[in-house]
Amino acid sequence: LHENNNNCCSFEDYKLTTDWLLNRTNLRPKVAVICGSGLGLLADAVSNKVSFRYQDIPNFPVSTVPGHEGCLVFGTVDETPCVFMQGRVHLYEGYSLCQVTFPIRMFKLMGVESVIVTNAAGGICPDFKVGDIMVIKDHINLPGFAGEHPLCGPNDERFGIRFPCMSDAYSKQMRRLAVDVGTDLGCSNFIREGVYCMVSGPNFETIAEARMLLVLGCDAVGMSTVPEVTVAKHCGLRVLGLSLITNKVSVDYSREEKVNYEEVLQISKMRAEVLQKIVTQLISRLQQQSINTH
Ligand SMILES: O=P(O)(O)O[C@H]1O[C@H](CO)[C@@H](O)[C@H]1O
Ligand code: HPA
Repeated sequence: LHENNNNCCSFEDYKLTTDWLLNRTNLRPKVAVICGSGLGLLADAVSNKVSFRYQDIPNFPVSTVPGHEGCLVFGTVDETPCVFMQGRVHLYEGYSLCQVTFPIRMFKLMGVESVIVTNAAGGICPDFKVGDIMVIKDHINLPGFAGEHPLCGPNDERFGIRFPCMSDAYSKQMRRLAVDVGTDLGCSNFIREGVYCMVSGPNFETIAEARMLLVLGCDAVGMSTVPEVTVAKHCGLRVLGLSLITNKVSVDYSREEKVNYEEVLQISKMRAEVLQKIVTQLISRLQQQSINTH
């Protein structure tokens, strides 16, 4: 798992980790949630908690940045069995995209059906404010344009097809549900929809880069999510993406403010509680919808 290429994980690696975990909990999660920077609190809403530290799970990549606790939490949200990742790993930490997306295929093998991916992101869209929550409707895989793509390399048909469709990566039904839940919780004035762009990081954008992203049609920018969503869509998982806008990305040379990670974490912590309410409500309603449709 330590080679830096996109095929460093075999089917057997995913299977071994899945079995290791399933042998240690009776829970069989249907929903997986990935908590972005400073958003680990999302997992605090679960009952009947069973937690594992990433470093104790075989093959599991270990988070190295603050704001990513590195704990895998199994539990129930209003009867729905769930698994929460308190923290993720990123390309800029030196992990391959195979390692970055390792948990997604493991979730698939566990029987997870839906993934809720969250992140902290910079706002590119001039209308966005710090603290807004953006329901991701689409993404731009900028590293993918340069060949840094989690599906490069031999395709394992047990997970999905060689040329997956990505125009519907973010489930329309889940997006609608997220907006409805946000509205019902009184958050409609800061719920947005938009396009997320992944950059590799770790530096924040230059002003020229930010201007380019604006022209390209990006509403928010971050250093994660896209590889996870791509691999999730490839293996047939239903995906919802939520970006918390933690800072405005400057497209103006006269602006003096400078973004820093402390500010990102501060805003995440400030908004984590409301995001937690949205995510838990969403999971409950997903469950109701699936009961009603079966
Ligand atoms: O996307 P998450 O993991 O929330 O983290 C975001 O916050 C960090 C930078 O502020 C980057 O890692 C960026 O991707
Ligand atoms: O402005 C940003 N750029 C990239 N990633 C980020 N994550 C939080 N804010 C940002």
